Amino acid sequence: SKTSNTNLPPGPWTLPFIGNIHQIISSSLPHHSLKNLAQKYGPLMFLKLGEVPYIIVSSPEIAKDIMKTHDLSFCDRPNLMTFTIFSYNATDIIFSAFDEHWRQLRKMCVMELLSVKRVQSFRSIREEEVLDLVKSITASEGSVVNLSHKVFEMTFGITARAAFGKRSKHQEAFRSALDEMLTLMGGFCIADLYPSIKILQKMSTVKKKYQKLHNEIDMIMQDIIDEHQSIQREPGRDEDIVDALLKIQHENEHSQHRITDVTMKSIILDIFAAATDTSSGTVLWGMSEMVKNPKVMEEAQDEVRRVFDKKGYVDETELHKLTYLKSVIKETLRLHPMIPMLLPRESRERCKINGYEIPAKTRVLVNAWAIGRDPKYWVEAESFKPERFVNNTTDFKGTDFEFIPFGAGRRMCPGIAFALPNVELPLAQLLYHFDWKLPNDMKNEELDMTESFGITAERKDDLCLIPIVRCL
Ligand code: HEM
Repeated sequence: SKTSNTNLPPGPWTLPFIGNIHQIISSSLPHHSLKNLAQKYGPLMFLKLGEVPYIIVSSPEIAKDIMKTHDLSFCDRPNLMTFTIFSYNATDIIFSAFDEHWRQLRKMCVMELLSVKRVQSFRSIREEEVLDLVKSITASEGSVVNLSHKVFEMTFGITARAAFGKRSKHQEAFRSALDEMLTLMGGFCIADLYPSIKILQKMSTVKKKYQKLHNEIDMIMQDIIDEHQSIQREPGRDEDIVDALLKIQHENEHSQHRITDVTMKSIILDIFAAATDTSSGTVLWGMSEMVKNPKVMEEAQDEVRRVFDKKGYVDETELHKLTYLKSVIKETLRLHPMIPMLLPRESRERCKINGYEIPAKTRVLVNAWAIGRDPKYWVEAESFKPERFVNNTTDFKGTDFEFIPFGAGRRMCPGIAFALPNVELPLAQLLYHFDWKLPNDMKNEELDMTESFGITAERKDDLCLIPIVRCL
């Protein structure tokens, strides 16, 4: 059937009951299928997934319309079952509706928890954790190393120490519960596509499973908060994120926007969910692309070694001199934006975009992955060419809509300052200390670059490489 409102954006015919679900999860990943559909129906496309209306945005111009010109009309998040359970009923930042509560939390995040000053205070944590990574790879010199496992462990270690101050006794349990949570959040939940069928939400056994997992995560975080409250911080130890949250809680005890323990836990969980897979995934895609493109690897290694050879080791003081590596990271984020369709938004009111009518409560997906590969904007769009960013001001700060790996507008990622050193420092170290070979005499061009299915587009297969330690 075709819907009766004829002024909706164009889109494929919908089937009864399922709408267009079959077209986006048929043979390839949703962001790939949607890119192909957009080539036929245009950069603003209307679909129905189950009974829910969606618009899919696939060009910089329409992305700008949605996330800049009409940002206020599109800055809500939809109320999705999985997300709601894990976000303490959407009282966090990521999944909260656009309201005063979100505004207060976002301000606290930007000004306090993820500020440049705070990120700098975690420098020694990053340097230690990345050094541990280097040591553990060195110990496996000449044999195959599962870099995916090691890099994830490192990123998780940095986040856990920044959030909790030290390695917690719950670290392993927390890590595996979080892993499971992220996997569950990446799937399609049938109840979210048929919101009118209330019984789907009530009787769902999946819901019970989600709640059980959430309770486990909740208990661990509560224990960590209680421990912070009962033990005084040793003098000289930098404030971690739980300390900072407790301080804000104390200072705002009588304010209308009091921070409860639930709010604290929702923010901590957001930071873990948003920071770990995204940063480690970017490091791994960067390494994969460099292995596939040995000339790029060589140039990046030359630069890191030139800058740090005098010192004999890599630290954060001179990372700003690695201009080519910064271009490598940008190019990685262009081809592999870790959240390929950003996070879903929802229209708060009826709105006109590009002459088409968008009803209130329409869900919005911005295909940042397709936009980053649009040949109209990028020469040799499918090739990995960091040079395109050398002496070029195009950036991911949310103003160049052809390059939006962190989104744009009011809901743009507030964690860029936290993320960048977690990507730059490990890459610099991996390039400085090691040369890299593929196992089983595999040729560089044979490295499989297939992505996994989920909110984040990680490598489907783990990245396994052989490190050769560089003699200094
Ligand atoms: C390479 C690393 C990262 C990438 C690619 C990334 C990307 C994104 C994207 C695409 C969004 C959605 C933007 C939108 O809807 O327009 C987002 C939101 C968010 N990110 Fe990140 N992110 C990264 C790292 C981080 C880190 C390290 C943190 C925190 C420590 C963080 C915290 C958040 C939060 C709290 C939101 C929700 C913002 C809101 O809804 O108001 N992110 N991120």
